[in-house]
Parts: sequence; C-alpha cells; structure tokens
Amino acid sequence: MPTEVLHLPAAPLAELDARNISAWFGSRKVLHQVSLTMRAGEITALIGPSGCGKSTFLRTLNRMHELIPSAALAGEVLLDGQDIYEPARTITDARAHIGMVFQKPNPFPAMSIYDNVVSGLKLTNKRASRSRKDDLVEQSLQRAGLWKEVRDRLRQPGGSLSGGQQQRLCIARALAVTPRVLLMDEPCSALDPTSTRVIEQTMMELAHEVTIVIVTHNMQQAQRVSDRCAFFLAAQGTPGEIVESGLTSTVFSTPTDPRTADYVNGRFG
Ligand SMILES: Nc1ncnc2c1ncn2[C@@H]1O[C@H](COP(=O)(O)OP(=O)(O)OP(=O)(O)O)[C@@H](O)[C@H]1O
Repeated sequence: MPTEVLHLPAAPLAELDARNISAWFGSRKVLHQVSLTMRAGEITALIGPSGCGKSTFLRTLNRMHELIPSAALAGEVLLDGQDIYEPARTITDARAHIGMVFQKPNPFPAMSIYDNVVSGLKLTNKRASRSRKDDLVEQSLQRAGLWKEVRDRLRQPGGSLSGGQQQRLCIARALAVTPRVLLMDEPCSALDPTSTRVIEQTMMELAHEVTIVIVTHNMQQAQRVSDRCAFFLAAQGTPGEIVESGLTSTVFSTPTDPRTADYVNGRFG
C-alpha cells in the first residue's frame, strides 16, 4: 500500500428531488404522490410506522424498486435536476451516483476486505489501475471510519469482521464508486449501541460530502443525525403518504399535524 494517499476527488454535492412518486406491487398501491426534496449535503430521515412505504420510497430513489417483477412506479426522481428515470438513463448510471447500504450488513464474506471495497467498481463498469485502487481502498475505508481497524488485515475476508465493522465495510464499498447520494435502510438496526454510535458519527462526517437519506425506526437516532425528516403514514387500507416534513428539530418539537405529534411522542407505531 502507498504511504501517501492521493486525494481522490469527491463527487460534487447533489440534491435529490422526488416528485409525485406513486408505487405499486401488482394492483396494490403502496405510495401515493410522495414529493420530497433531499437537500445537498444534508441528512434526511424517513420515519413512520411499519409498512407505510419508507423502504419502498427509498428503493425508488435509485431504481431498485423496478427490479421486483410485480412493481410499478409513477413520478420523477431528479438528481440535480435530471430525472434518473429518463429513457436514455440506465439503472447502472443511477447506481453509480446513488449508493445504498442495507439493514443487514452484506459484505461478500469470503472476499477480502480490499476486494470488497473495490467490488462496486465492476458493478458500475468503472475501471482503475492497481495504484488507484490502493488509494481508493484507503480513502474509502477512512471515510467509512474503518481504516485504522483494518489497515493491517486488508487481505482477510470481509466475513472476519464484527457486525459493526462489516456495516462500515459496506459503507466503504458504497463510497468507493464516489456516489453523490447515499441511501441507508435502517443501517444500524442489526447493530449494538456502540457500533450504532460509530456509524452515526461516520454518517455525520460524510454528510459534508455526500447527500444522505436514512430510513430509521429509532426516533432518537433520527433526532441525533438528521437535519430534516419526513413522516410517512399509510392509513388503514390506503397507500403511504408524507404527512409532514421539515427541519427535524421542528418536526419533533412543534409538529403541525397531530398524527406526527402522536408518532414522535411514541403514542403509536
Ligand atoms: N416485494 C413486495 N411485494 C409485495 N408487497 C410488498 C413488497 N415489499 C413491500 N411490500 C408492501 O408494501 C408496503 C410498504 O412496505 P415497505 O417495506 O416499503 O414499508 P416500510 O415503511 O419500509 O416498513 P418497515 O418499517 O416495516 O420496513 C407494505 O404493505 C408491504 O407489505
């Protein structure tokens, strides 16, 4: 590994703007005309009770929803003003710009830590020389807050790491393709409180360089990490909608809708 890391340019900060997103599984509509602006360089939290469509909404933001055979979608997702669903744009293109980290850490367990980090390059059809890969691995692991713990064991399998370390490895893998947006679907729900705090710290440091959208059930977490949040709700038998969105401090302290107040105060969900 090189002793000095080239400073690899980060992608410029980008805003993600979802407009009138409706989503279906078969004939069942699960989201109705959801619009939300996720501002550049901020962390936006999606909150709401189970089944109200938060994960589905998140998956529409990088075209993962359309991979489910019965799934359908209406609306637009603008990345810096350009719709990722335009016919000329590909799924691979969307993935290259909008990365995702899942609830359960999912590194390739038998693959080395090093190869896990660079594995995203192949998926997005990016190529890099060996020395550039070395730099990319170091920088991505640093940004994910994992470098110091793994710098001497990069050839060990990803599966040898703890759960929290594996999740930071997944964050490093997502960052290695220099995305402009990072989507995180309950990234800490499988982790202990200490690992959770480390991931939260990592997110807050990353927010200066990449726009972050996180689904969380943890109200304290939403308040600790997010700048803004959106409260989703699906009333009995109806598709999910956003009831209220805004600055997290406002949504939690002085919500305008009584349903938001009930939810953030733990009265349901
Ligand atoms: N692959 C699928 N096929 C059919 N229906 C689905 C599928 N995935 C989700 N749904 C349905 O879509 C609705 C929204 O689900 P979604 O997972 O987006 O909600 P959520 O708010 O993220 O829930 P949770 O907080 O429990 O993860 C639910 O009614 C769910 O049952």
